[in-house]
Amino acid sequence: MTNPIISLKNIDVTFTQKKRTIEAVKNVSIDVNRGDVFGIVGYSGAGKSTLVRAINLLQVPTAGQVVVNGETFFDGQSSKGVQIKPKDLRDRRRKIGMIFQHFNLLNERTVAENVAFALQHSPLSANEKKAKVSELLELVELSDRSEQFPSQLSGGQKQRVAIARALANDPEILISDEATSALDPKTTNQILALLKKLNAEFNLTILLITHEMEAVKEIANKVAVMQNGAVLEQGSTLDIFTKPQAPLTKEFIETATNQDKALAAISATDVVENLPAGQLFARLTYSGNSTNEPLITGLYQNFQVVASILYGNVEILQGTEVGSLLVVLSGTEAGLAAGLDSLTDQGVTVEILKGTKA
Ligand SMILES: Nc1ncnc2c1ncn2[C@@H]1O[C@H](COP(=O)(O)OP(=O)(O)OP(=O)(O)O)[C@@H](O)[C@H]1O
Repeated sequence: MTNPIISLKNIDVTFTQKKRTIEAVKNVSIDVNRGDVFGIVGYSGAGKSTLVRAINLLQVPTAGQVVVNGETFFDGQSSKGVQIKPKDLRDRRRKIGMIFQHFNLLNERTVAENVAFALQHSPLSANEKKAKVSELLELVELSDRSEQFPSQLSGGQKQRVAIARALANDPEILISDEATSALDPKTTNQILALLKKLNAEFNLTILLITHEMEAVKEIANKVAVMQNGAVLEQGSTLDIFTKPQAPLTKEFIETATNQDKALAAISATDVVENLPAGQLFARLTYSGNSTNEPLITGLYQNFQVVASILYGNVEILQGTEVGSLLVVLSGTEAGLAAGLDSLTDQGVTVEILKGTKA
C-alpha cells in the first residue's frame, strides 16, 4: 500500500461568529498519494479553501487529524491539537507551494524579484538564488519578462510568475486554489498544461481546488466533490465520470462535457416530450473497451431493442475513452428489462431519464 503524502482524517472546521456557528468543513477524510493531481470540486462556499488551508495549518481544524509526509501536524484527539513546533511548521509550509485566483504578486517588484521573494529564508547564496530564479522563469517560459512588473503582464503570465514563486523552495506539494478561475479558456488550458507538465516531470503532487469540473477532467486523476462542507463522493476521475452518484456530481459532469445543453435541447424535442408508453429515454455511459456500436447492435440482436441515438459524446480521461449516449430505447417489456441488465453487466452505467422500466 502506498503511504499518502497528505492524509486528512475526519476533519471538522467550525467558525463561531457572535451567536452564529458555521460548519465550513464537516467530517472530511481524504488521502492524496504522491504524484496525484487531486481535484477538489464544489461551488463557492462549499468549504474547499478552508479544507486545503487545514493541510498546512493556515486554518487549524476544530477536529480530526492532519498528516503530511508521515508527520502528524494536527491531532484533535490530543490535548494540544497542533503537534508541530512553529519553526518546523514554517519550514514544512515552504514545501507546500500555493497559487491563487488573484495571483497575489507584489506589484511594485519585478517578475524576478517576486520569485526571489520566496527565497528570502533560503540557505542559498545570492548567486545561487539568482540562478534559481532564472531556472524557474525558464521553466514557466517567462525568462524574457524577468525585469517587467506585474502590471505589464497578462493574467496567464501573472499566474506563471506565481507558479514560479510557488516552486522556489522545491515543494513536493502544490495547492492550486481556483488558479484558473480568473482566466479565459485558452489561458486556462495553458496553465493546466503547465501544471500537468510539473506533475509529470517532477512528480509534483497537486491539489486542484476548483468550481470547474472541466479543469478536473483535463488533468486530475482523482476527484472529491464537496457541498456544504462535506465530501459527497470521491474516487478516480474515470470512476466519478462514469459512475457519478450524487446529483451535484452529475450536474458538474454534464456541464464539463457540454451534456447539459444537449440534454436540455433533446428533452424538449417531440420524440422525448411525447415519449410513447413502453419507450425509455436513457443515458448510457461507458468507458474503456466498450464502444457504442457493439452495445447498440447487441441490444438489437439479443433483445430486439431498438436504440435511436439522439446525442453522443466521447471524452478521453486519463487516456481512457469515456462515452455518453442519449438514446430512446424501444422494445418489449421483457426485452427492455433484459437488455438494460445486459448493459449493466457489461459495465455500462444506465440512467433512465424518462419512462419507466418494468
Ligand atoms: N475565517 C472565517 N470565518 C468565518 N467563516 C468563514 C471563514 N472562512 C470561511 N468561512 C465560511 O466557511 C464556508 C466555506 O468557505 P470556503 O472559502 O472554504 O469555501 P470555498 O468552497 O473555498 O468557496 P470560495 O471558492 O468561494 O472560497 C463559507 O460559508 C464561508 O463563509
